[in-house]
Amino acid sequence: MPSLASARYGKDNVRVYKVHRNQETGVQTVTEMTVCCLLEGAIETSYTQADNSVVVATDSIKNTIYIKAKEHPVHPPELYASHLGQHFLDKYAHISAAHVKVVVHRWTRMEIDGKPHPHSFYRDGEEKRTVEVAATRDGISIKSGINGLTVLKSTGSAFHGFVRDEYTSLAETWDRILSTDVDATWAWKTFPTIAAIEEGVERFNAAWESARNITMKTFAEDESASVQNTMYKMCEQILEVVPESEVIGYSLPNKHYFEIDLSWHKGYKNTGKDAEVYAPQSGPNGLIKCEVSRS
Ligand SMILES: O=c1[nH]c(=O)c2[nH]c(=O)[nH]c2[nH]1
Repeated sequence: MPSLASARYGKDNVRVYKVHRNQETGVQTVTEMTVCCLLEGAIETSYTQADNSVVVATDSIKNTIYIKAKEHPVHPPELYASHLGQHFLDKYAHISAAHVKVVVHRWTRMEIDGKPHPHSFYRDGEEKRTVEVAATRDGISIKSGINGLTVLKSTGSAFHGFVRDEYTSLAETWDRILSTDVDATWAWKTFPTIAAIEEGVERFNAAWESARNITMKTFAEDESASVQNTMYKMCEQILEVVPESEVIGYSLPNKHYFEIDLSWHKGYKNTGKDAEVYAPQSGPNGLIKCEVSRS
């Protein structure tokens, strides 16, 4: 006899833009985000018995995403996502969890003639600020993150001492290019209520800035022995400077740049210490992941 093992539903890819107009200064501030909101609860009969009386339509969920963006600040995204998730618990007794994911797209203020422009912005990269909220009747859990921050260092990275056997063709290296697309997350201790999130809400921006700075400074300055070791050093530091974080996670592709032997052409030296022209690889790539928590 089959039974519904798990179920959630809602609206995905809801694009939202909000502007704040400072009437005194004339300065406008914009936020653009993509939202996913999925509900869980006593909704089994909608799947098993065609009972739509338990279904809050995904169209209504989409409307709620817009309405909550009107009613509440959308920045920091942790606060907006929590208000949105909590709404479904407060409004519908049969809903037990709301899973909200917010991806914030970059609109960086233009500097024109050395001055910040009051209402013009540009996309300075595909890096995203991300938030995943699970609002339940036991509290609100939040995982914040950075995604798609592409970085490269042209030296200061080695990889040697790894397993060598009949499957190994990779040469050891003491100097290589290191490049990755940073996917970093930091999970907060569970917040009991929205009030606990609102109290000291600046913690979220401070943590994002710290995580971003630590990621880039460690990437740049570490004499990297491996992706594994460098990412662990990032995790350690974020745990230290964000006291309310519980688990730090990284998922880093190792985007390979291969040397090209050009000796066949006029005897050009282009390998080892003479390497200048490389072939960036689209794939396959290494993929290195870890999560680090407090012991
Ligand atoms: O930093 C690295 N870690 C690995 O596990 C690995 N494996 C590999 O082929 N190159 C690398 N580089």
